[in-house]
Amino acid sequence: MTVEETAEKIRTMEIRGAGRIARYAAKALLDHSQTLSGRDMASYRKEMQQAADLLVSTRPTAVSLPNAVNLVMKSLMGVSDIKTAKTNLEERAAAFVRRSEEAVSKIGKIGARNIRDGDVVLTHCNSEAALACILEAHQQGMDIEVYATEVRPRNQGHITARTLSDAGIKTNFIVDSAARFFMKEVDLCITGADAITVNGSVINKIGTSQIALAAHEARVSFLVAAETYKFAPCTIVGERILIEERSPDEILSPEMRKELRNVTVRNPTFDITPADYVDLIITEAGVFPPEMAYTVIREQLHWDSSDLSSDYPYCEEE
Ligand SMILES: O=P(O)(O)OC[C@H]1O[C@H](OP(=O)(O)O)[C@H](O)[C@@H]1O
Repeated sequence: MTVEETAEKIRTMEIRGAGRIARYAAKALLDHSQTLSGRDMASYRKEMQQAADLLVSTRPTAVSLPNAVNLVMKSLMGVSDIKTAKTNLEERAAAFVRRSEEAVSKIGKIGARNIRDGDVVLTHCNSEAALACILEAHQQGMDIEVYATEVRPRNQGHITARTLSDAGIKTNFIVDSAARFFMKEVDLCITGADAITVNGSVINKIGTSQIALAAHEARVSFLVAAETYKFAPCTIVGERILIEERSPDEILSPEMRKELRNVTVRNPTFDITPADYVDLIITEAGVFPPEMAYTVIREQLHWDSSDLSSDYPYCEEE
């Protein structure tokens, strides 16, 4: 798959999920590097930068995407020999993909320790990391039951329901607005994350913050399962995470919108759950309270302020 094809699939959400987007972007850079002739360092660097820019422009919120691209592209810093540059970049990209897959499985093992036999778990959207915890608990023989939301407008909940059903897990499929109604039957909520800011706020699929609020009200634990590269270094210096707003066509057909002349359809894809409503963040490096986001960014992402002056931004300004 070319960089352009990967970018288009990420844009249209054929490739989706913050972790998968990051892995596909790293793989696209690796493949792109292999197609380049390797004779001229300046044009290699330029072509790779264009590919990186294209990939990052596809979706603005999941910080895993710029974090992955930045990690791969940083391998070119200070390198003038093209053979070394290509080897470094391709090795880094492959290592990122490998580590990302390992991270999901580690999160599953750590997350399962937070689930007890007999628990009823609510999850929202379709998160590999959140599902890894639930599937691992089930594989360990725990008797668990899941509430999975529909996830309007893109229905990612269908994928979640299928995965859970195929695994043999008793699952209740509910519309998003039924989450509070059923919260009294739930022992804990687990969702994924598209970005986590320095103050521990979690940006995830639209509707997540309402579920967290309902969980807080009902004294139900709210856990977030996320690889460390979902933390957003740029938020240390005050940048904000841009919340993607997708086409109104995802909600109402153009014909219907034509009829509703005075109606504007709003379609934010993500919302922000404040740290106050998050009990724990489960990462591959262990479990952290949201208040430790700064430490995770400094120690796990090895961020330092010089990264801000590099060619590549970690995320965009709002
Ligand atoms: O990385 P993993 O845990 O798979 O998913 C994390 C999050 O990415 C998804 O975004 P979208 O469906 O691409 O908009 C959902 O918001 C999901 O919770």
